[in-house]
Amino acid sequence: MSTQPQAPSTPRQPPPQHSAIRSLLRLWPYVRQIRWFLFGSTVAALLASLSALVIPLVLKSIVDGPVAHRDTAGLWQQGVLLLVLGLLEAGLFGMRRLLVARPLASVERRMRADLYARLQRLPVSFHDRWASGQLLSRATSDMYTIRLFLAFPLIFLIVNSMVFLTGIGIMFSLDWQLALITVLPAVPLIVLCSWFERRYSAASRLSQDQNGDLATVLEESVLGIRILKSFGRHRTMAARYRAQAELLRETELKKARLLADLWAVIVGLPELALGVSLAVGVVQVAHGSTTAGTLVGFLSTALSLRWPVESLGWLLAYSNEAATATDRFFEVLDARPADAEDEARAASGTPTTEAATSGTASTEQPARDGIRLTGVRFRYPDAPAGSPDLLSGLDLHIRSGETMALVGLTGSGKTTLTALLPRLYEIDSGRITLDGQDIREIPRARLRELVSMAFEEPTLFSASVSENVLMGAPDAPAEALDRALDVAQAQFVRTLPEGVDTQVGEQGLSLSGGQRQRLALARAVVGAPEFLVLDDPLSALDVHTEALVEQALRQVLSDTTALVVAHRPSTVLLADRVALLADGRITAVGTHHELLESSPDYRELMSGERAEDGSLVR
Ligand SMILES: Nc1ncnc2c1ncn2[C@@H]1O[C@H](COP(=O)(O)OP(=O)(O)OP(=O)(O)O)[C@@H](O)[C@H]1O
Repeated sequence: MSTQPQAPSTPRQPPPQHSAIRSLLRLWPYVRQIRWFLFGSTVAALLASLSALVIPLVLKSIVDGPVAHRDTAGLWQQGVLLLVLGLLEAGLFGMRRLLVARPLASVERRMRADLYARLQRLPVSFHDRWASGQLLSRATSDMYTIRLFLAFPLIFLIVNSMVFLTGIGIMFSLDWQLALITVLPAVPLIVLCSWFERRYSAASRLSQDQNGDLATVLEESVLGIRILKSFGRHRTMAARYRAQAELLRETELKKARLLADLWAVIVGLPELALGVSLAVGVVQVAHGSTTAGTLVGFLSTALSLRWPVESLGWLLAYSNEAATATDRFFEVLDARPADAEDEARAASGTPTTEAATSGTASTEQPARDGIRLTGVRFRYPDAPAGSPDLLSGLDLHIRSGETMALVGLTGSGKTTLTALLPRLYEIDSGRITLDGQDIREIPRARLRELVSMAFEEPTLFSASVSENVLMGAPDAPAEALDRALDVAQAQFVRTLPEGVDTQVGEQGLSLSGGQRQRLALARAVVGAPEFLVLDDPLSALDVHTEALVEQALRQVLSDTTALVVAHRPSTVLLADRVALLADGRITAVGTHHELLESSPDYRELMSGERAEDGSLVR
């Protein structure tokens, strides 16, 4: 383990060049379905706010009317009117919330479902590049931010602007000179808000990305807790977490400072203007150019506009965060899914260019040709520039019904090669056929039914044993499950508290490595696949269990065409023939005994002798 764990490698997106409004407009397809609820909620909030604005006018008429004329009956009437207005305001605000709560929850659910569905469709190369915490934070905190924006800031940006304009109109109608003094600060405020928006969106993007990084560190530490503890690295990891949290803290403080600056001006300037208009108003009343009631009405109106103005900073800040969350959501949704090409091709009815021009059309191949790789080239998209291709023109033919073992030095590309068959990665050039049919012409879902895999790292999901195994063939009958468990020597599941219905913990942590490997093997064979790919399937088994699994596997392998990555002679012996992978090509093919005789590289590999630099002794 390196002394300093690596930072998550998720590509950082440059700050968006477009405005927050453009980002938020992309939510329209989701918002469209609930637009009438949002409209109703906005109208309710607007009516509530406007009824609050009427209160100062009632106050004015109380001061100029019943109070000035000592009219007690009139005072009661106006008092009741004030009470009704207050109740109306409270009732309408309550209704506003009720109207949007359920529809917004369904918007959030749909967005989350779309994000999840897209993550499932995105190619493995996408997941290689993106740290899991980044995806996790998009599916959780970003969704929450967007929902909250739709519930509150969106509605109140509209409502408060309208209330503000109406209030200004009322103030002008009461006393245009005082109104002019009060609205004068609006000019510098508009300039400040646009400056703020730019700064705040950059900070908000950074903070949301840093949140994702933090989630990644947390997730890795939880999943790798055993390794961290056993190597005594929990302090290093804690230090890394603290460093990451510190970065986030600094960004959050920067955001808070920006917001505080904006707030100080947003609150300070109008207060100043209000003070000036109060002084001018008092002088006007003294000179008799306006009534005391008008001044009270004017000041009450101005004061009731404090919330719409003061909330502006908060609403703008939250809208910016929602715009960033929307950008982050669509970064995933805009990524090209692995099967997009298939769909386009299916729609146009044309095969791939390369398959169409390769000269060997699928129908010309013999019907049961097994697995054939021809001139396959592949390199990982993020391989260092100038490094040779991992697979450089590889040819291999596994006959129908044959089991081929694949051997090679560690890092030679064996696992990579197995991942090419079900198209977890796309080859750069060349061709792979299954019984003569180019794998690019087989719909992905069908291809993955045809090719079943057991990976070197046997991942299990938080589900029952049977659900985990039947993932390989959801419609398989109960006998198939029993047979698969027998083949994989996984009879231990029957002794679990609830047999095959026992829930295995997150990633199957409650099971031993060998037990997990046996369940992963059962998953691969349960559907009696036509093509089976096993990546070192027996590596975690004890010698006794390995012998038993081998015995049962022989039976399964006899009915299928299989590629088995092997590190040990015992696994190699399961195969009819062996292929040696070196320098990006298959350099030798034959039976175990033939290769032992004819290939010095193979002999060295099987005996475990290597040169000091790790290469084979030639
Ligand atoms: N997702 C990836 N992105 C970039 N490079 C990768 C990726 N996965 C593997 N590699 C690199 O490709 C090379 C081949 O890896 P691969 O896992 O296929 O080897 P292998 O022969 O199966 O090794 P082993 O016997 O140790 O399992 C290695 O150098 C590895 O670092």
